[in-house]
Amino acid sequence: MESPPILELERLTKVYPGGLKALDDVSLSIRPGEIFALLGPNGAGKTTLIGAVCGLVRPSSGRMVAFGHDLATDWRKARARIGLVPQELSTDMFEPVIRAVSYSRGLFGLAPDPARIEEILRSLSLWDKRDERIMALSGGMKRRVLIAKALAHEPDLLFLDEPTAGVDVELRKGMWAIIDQMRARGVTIILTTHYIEEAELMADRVGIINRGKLLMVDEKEAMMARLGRTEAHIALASPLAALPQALSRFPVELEEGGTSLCYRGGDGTGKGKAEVAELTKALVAEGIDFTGIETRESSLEDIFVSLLGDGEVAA
Ligand SMILES: Nc1ncnc2c1ncn2[C@@H]1O[C@H](COP(=O)(O)OP(=O)(O)OP(=O)(O)O)[C@@H](O)[C@H]1O
Repeated sequence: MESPPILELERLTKVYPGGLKALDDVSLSIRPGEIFALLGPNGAGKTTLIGAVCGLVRPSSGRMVAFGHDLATDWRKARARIGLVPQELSTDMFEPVIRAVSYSRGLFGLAPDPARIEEILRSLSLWDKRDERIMALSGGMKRRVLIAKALAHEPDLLFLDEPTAGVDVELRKGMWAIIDQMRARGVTIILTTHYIEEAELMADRVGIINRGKLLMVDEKEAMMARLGRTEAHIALASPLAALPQALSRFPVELEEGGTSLCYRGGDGTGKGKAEVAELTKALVAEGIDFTGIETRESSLEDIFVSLLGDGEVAA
């Protein structure tokens, strides 16, 4: 049997004063241990959703249940198990790293545990910086401090609000490794991102949000198979003047002056690769020689762009 969800949102709506609907009837169940990526352009409502669960934004309507506790009436027990890594550090700038991180643990009523704090700081390569004031750290190190603070109270559910926005490639990879470590510890993670690559790499499931509406939620692989397509370019040894009859059952076209056979198919079936294999057999049977095949599965990015329409996607 499937374990009960860790977090359940039912028809969550948030209308800001002024009338902007930042969340529009959002329902979502988060499973224990998963990494869920909430993908959406600027202003989609991602931060508002996190804020609602973390008690920073008051929903206009709807219900939120975390760890079996209704957050409207019984938030204290649930919130102690929820961590948040916000986009930016707002306090503690004058504090030394180790004090800020230890303080976060205390905020949640946990007994001091210097060994655990040391472990967290070491795992984030912050141990050598432990006595430095946060304001003196680089942007990337400040982000690590945010993560250390969130980990210090050992949350079971962790929100990461755009963990790698504006950080360099190196640090982004470091963040991904840290997220992997947290997953291995059994922490359930909800991350928001503009970076499709990040969702593609990290997430088990992906939710696509735009203008406050959750447009789609699915297993990442299933989403890619269901909405994806395969494209294959087969380089021919000698150019063809026309498409042979035997290939007419395949979705193929001749391109580049007859030197390249292009397959575009498998839409929504996930069977494109198998069909490309069939196509190569048909080429061999027809005595058509080829020198190379390049295939490409459409990515989450293609899906995202086609769902949202051009011009609305933040890179
Ligand atoms: N306190 C507020 N008062 C009024 N409108 C707000 C408030 N906070 C956010 N909004 C609006 O609600 C919408 C959703 O914002 P939100 O920050 O949740 O989006 P986001 O998906 O997190 O965007 P980003 O990727 O830019 O962080 C935006 O149009 C934003 O301008």
